[in-house]
Formats: sequence, C-alpha cells, structure tokens
Amino acid sequence: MNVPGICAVIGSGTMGPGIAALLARHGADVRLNDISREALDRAESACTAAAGALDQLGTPVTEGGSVSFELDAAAALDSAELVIEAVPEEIGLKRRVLEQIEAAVGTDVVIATNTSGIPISDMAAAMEHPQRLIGMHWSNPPHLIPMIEVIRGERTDSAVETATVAIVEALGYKAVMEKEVPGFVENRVLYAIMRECLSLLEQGVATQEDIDTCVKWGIGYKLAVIGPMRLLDMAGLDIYSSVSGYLNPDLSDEKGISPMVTKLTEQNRLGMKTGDGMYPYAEGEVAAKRTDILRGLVTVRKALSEITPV
Ligand SMILES: NC(=O)c1ccc[n+]([C@@H]2O[C@H](COP(=O)([O-])OP(=O)(O)OC[C@H]3O[C@@H](n4cnc5c(N)ncnc54)[C@H](O)[C@@H]3O)[C@@H](O)[C@H]2O)c1
Ligand SMILES: Cc1ncc(C=O)c(C(=O)O)c1O
Repeated sequence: MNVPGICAVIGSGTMGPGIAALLARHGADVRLNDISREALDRAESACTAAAGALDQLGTPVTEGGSVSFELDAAAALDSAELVIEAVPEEIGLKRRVLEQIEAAVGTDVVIATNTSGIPISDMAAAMEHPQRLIGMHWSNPPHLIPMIEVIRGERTDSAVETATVAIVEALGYKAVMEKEVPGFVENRVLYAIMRECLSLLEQGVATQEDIDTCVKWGIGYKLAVIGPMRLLDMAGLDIYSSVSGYLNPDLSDEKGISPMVTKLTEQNRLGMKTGDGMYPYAEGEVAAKRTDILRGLVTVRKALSEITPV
C-alpha cells in the first residue's frame, strides 16, 4: 500500500501543515483546507519549515508530491482518496465537519480524524457511513514523531483499519492499534504526567525549570530507550509493588483542570501562541525555542533510530 495519490487535510493550524508536508513528502497531492485565510498563509511557511526538518532527518522525497492551500473545502475534497480532519477538539464542530466531508467524497474514501481523544464512535454517530471513520492520532509535531495511534470506532470497517495502518507504515511510521477509550494511550499517559507535574508546581515542590529537567533527563531520556513496560522488568515488579503501595494513594487525583492552568487561560496566557504561559517569552524567543525544539527532535530521532528502528 502506498500513500494515497490525493489527500485532503481539513484544518490548518498546529497539526495540519506538518501532516500535509509529510504526505506530500511521500508523493501525495495534498490539499490543505481551512476557514481562515490567515491560517492558510501561516501554513505555507509551516509546511516549508516541516520540509526543512525532513531534509535534516534525511527523509527521502517521493517525486510528484505537493501541498496546495484551499479556502474552498469542496475544492480541497474533490477526488480525495484520504481525508484527515484536524479542526479544533470540539465534538460538535467535528461532527459538522465530518458531515461536510461525507457529502463531498465517495463512500469508499477513508475519513480519518486527528482527535486527541474523543471516542471515534461518538464522532461517527452523526455520520451516514460511520464505517469509514477511523482515528488517526498524530503526535505533535506530526512530521517528526513517527508513531500514529489508529483507533476503530464501534462501526469502523476492519478494511478501513487495515488500509489506515498500511498508510501509516507507508509513511515510515509505527502504527499503534488501540481500543477507543478517551485519550487513547498516548494522551492518557501524557495527561497523567502533566497532571502530576502541575500538581507539584502548584504545591511549590519544584519550579517549572526543575520539573522539566527532572522529567526530560530522569524519565523522557530513559523511556525513549526502554519503554515503561520494559522498565518495570528492569526495575523489578517487587520494587514497583513496594513503591506504588505508598505512592499511588499520594499521587494527584485532580478530576478537574489545574487551577494554575485555569488562571493562566483566563488571562489569555496560553504559552508560545500568546508569548506567555508556563514560561514568559521575550521578543523573538518563541521562534528560537521552536527552532531549538525541532533541531533537538531531529537529533534525538536520528540517534534513537540507530538503536530502535522506527
Ligand atoms: N496541538 C496538538 O499538540 C495536537 C496533537 C495531536 C492532535 N491534536 C488534535 O488535532 C486537532 C487539531 O488540533 P490543532 O492543535 O491543529 O488545532 P488548531 O486550533 O491549532 O487548528 C485548527 C484549525 O482548524 C481551523 N478550522 C476551524 N473550523 C474549521 C472548519 N470548519 N473547516 C476547516 N478548518 C477549520 C481553524 O481555523 C484552525 O486553523 C484537534 O482535534 C486536536 O486535539 C492536536
Ligand atoms: C498538551 C498536548 N495535548 C494533546 C496532544 C496530542 O493530542 C499533545 C501532543 O501531541 O504533544 C500535547 O502536547
């Protein structure tokens, strides 16, 4: 299975451009759609930056690929063989967009949603042909993180899952097939980590910088090589039993949103997108941080690929 010749990506914000750039790298004619002209204008430079990162990674170029930027959804969807939805994480909006997509493509076209964790069945409920909706959860940045969670809804055809896994693998990525639980695997683990980190920050146990240092070097570095299940065997399940016996009851069980994040959000301090969030950013610092992050991800992925082929 190759990457489909014509792909449409609906939603061109944080995720859409990187997804489009990777599909185009593998020879697809990609139509990137958004309701915002400004978003599409930003997308052109984002796609160029993503292509540059793929150059640094040494990802081969399959001839014939392209990305076009379409304000007209019908034009973006025309003759599409694969549609990836990447609009904001709001189920009502996603259902409306899926309805629009369904009306514009053939009943055999795979429609994939990049939802971070809304159960696929919930999104498919309003669809005329729910059997072709599949979860295709990319991780940010999508052109560099070589793992995509593939999640079936209750009514998703197995052939759609098979085709989606084949596309993921044709991109040179790992496909992880999962049952649909809110947040799937990646975000359940990530949000458990973030909940605990925010709790530690709110309690004054450590600063943002020290929490990031501890997690990057004490956990991220290790888990990139070992994986948590293997680490259990390495540490010893007896050790895990002893520690979790007293520690699990003490971990954060916050069921709501972190009070600190709520306060920052109310102040429109959203992070890099507003120049202030968990960290303040001086003039030009966001761009510099983004460049450093992309360079770091490319370097680590190259090193990791030498010991753990993607
Ligand atoms: N940001 C992340 O780290 C990340 C990672 C993985 C998955 N996701 C998921 O991917 C999806 C998109 O996330 P994002 O961070 O790219 O969001 P975003 O808000 O950055 O971008 C969404 C884009 O969709 C556009 N849009 C809104 N309504 C639309 C419509 N009707 N038709 C076409 N475009 C429309 C917006 O103008 C915006 O440009 C969400 O479901 C999110 O949970 C996000
Ligand atoms: C904070 C956060 N939330 C969701 C996702 C993915 O769905 C990510 C990510 O991919 O990195 C994230 O960082």
